[in-house]
Amino acid sequence: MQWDDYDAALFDLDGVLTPTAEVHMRAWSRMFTDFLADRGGQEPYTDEDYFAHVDGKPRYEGVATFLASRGIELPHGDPSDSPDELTVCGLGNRKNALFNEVLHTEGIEPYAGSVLLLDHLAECGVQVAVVSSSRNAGDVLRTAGLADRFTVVVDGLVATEHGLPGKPAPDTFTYAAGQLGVPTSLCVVLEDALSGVRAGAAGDFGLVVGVDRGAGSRALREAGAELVVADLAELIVASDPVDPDELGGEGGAG
Ligand SMILES: O=P(O)(O)OC[C@H]1O[C@@H](O)[C@H](O)[C@@H](O)[C@@H]1O
Repeated sequence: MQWDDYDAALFDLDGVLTPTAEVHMRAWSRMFTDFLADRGGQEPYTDEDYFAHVDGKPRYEGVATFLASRGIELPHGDPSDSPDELTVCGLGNRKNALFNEVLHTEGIEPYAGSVLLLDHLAECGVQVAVVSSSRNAGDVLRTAGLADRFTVVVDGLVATEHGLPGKPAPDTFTYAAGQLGVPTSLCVVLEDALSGVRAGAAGDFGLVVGVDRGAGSRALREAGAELVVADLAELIVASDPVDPDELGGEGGAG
């Protein structure tokens, strides 16, 4: 793709820069599998549940959306609830303890192709920001050694602080563009989650790129991705060495 047309890239984190979508996915699966088994009378939790209801959304919205899909009603509770409490927030915090256990015992490396793209954008002078629903984004960026690359990080904590609705609303991406001082039309949104792609498509962004880490190319396109890649290194294209102006106005591919 031609980065000359854009001034900024707005990256989702989990599943786009780092393989932490898998860590989230496993933690959600352990928590919901145990919760449903204790409750009884429910089909087991599956990866399809994750992609359809949880992926990319703020923590407690993911819990609430999944429970609603199963017709289960629980009190919302409060973010300060202990992981033992049978509330939406308690279940979210139960999963968060599992996520942090894996993050801190196993660590995390960024995707190599994503680091190559970040290097390329730095060379091209394209600004970058992270836009993540996660309240753990700062920790993940530090653990992956990426924190120094971003001055603008709009995560779940920033969204709460500024009252920004989470993905699939476009507001967190729009806010990041504003923080960079770049019009949204000159920003590229890069997302692996259907909720995140929908957030990009709902805003006035220059381009929405879907990164297929399991959601599926077709589903990402249906959610609004204009381009789908399997790895961010695919977005590094050597500049055309021929300046169309030098061809006398007749020879450019257009
Ligand atoms: O619970 P956290 O760390 O605030 O994360 C919320 C969500 O953050 C998103 O980035 C992940 O795709 C989701 O899987 C996760 O549930």
